[in-house]
Amino acid sequence: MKVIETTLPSAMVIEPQVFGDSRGFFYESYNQAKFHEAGITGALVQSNVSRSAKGVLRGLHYQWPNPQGKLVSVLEGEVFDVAVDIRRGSPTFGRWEGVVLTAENHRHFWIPEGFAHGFCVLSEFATFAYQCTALYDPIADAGVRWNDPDIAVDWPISHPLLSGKDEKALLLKEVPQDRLPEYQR
Ligand SMILES: Cc1cn([C@H]2C[C@H](O)[C@@H](COP(=O)(O)OP(=O)(O)O[C@H]3O[C@H](C)C(=O)[C@H](O)[C@H]3O)O2)c(=O)[nH]c1=O
Repeated sequence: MKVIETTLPSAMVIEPQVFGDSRGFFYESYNQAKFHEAGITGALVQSNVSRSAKGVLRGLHYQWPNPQGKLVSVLEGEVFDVAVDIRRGSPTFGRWEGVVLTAENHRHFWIPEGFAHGFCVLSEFATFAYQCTALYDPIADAGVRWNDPDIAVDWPISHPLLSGKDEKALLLKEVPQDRLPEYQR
């Protein structure tokens, strides 16, 4: 597998080794030893799948406390996937990185604990599959506004279909400090 650094030091793109043959293809979507070697050491304890239509945007979500690291990928379609560093005290606080994930490129994006995460769907439908390093905790579940001007994600869509929760998400500057993840040096 190939690990690609991004402008956010701990957020990485992983390109698995794909074994193609006359039947189709095979790849390891996760291998603890190889991921530990790449510095991704959190144990994956929950797997999620969501399917969304074109124009849907889910995000920007995070959990605090009980932050979740997320290994995300697409099994059908194409999404623009975004990680935002919202760890208070981080040298890259408020900075974002975006990656196009498709069922064809098999790319995975590692969203570190303490980052907000979201994606928008570019294909007719997208099946989004991901694994997390902490269990879902509805009390810790939180979000920041997808189009926060201080973050200024360059989304490739302008009028997304959002959940009611996401429509009402706070701006990063409105989130109380104790509701933001801490930066661990
Ligand atoms: C995340 C989650 C949700 N739920 C329940 C709660 C709601 O009744 C329903 C839909 O939840 P929500 O609208 O928060 O789903 P998404 O908008 O896809 O949220 C996810 O989208 C972005 C992209 C993320 O990174 C997070 O994993 C997660 O926040 O599933 C669960 O039962 N377990 C879970 O782990």
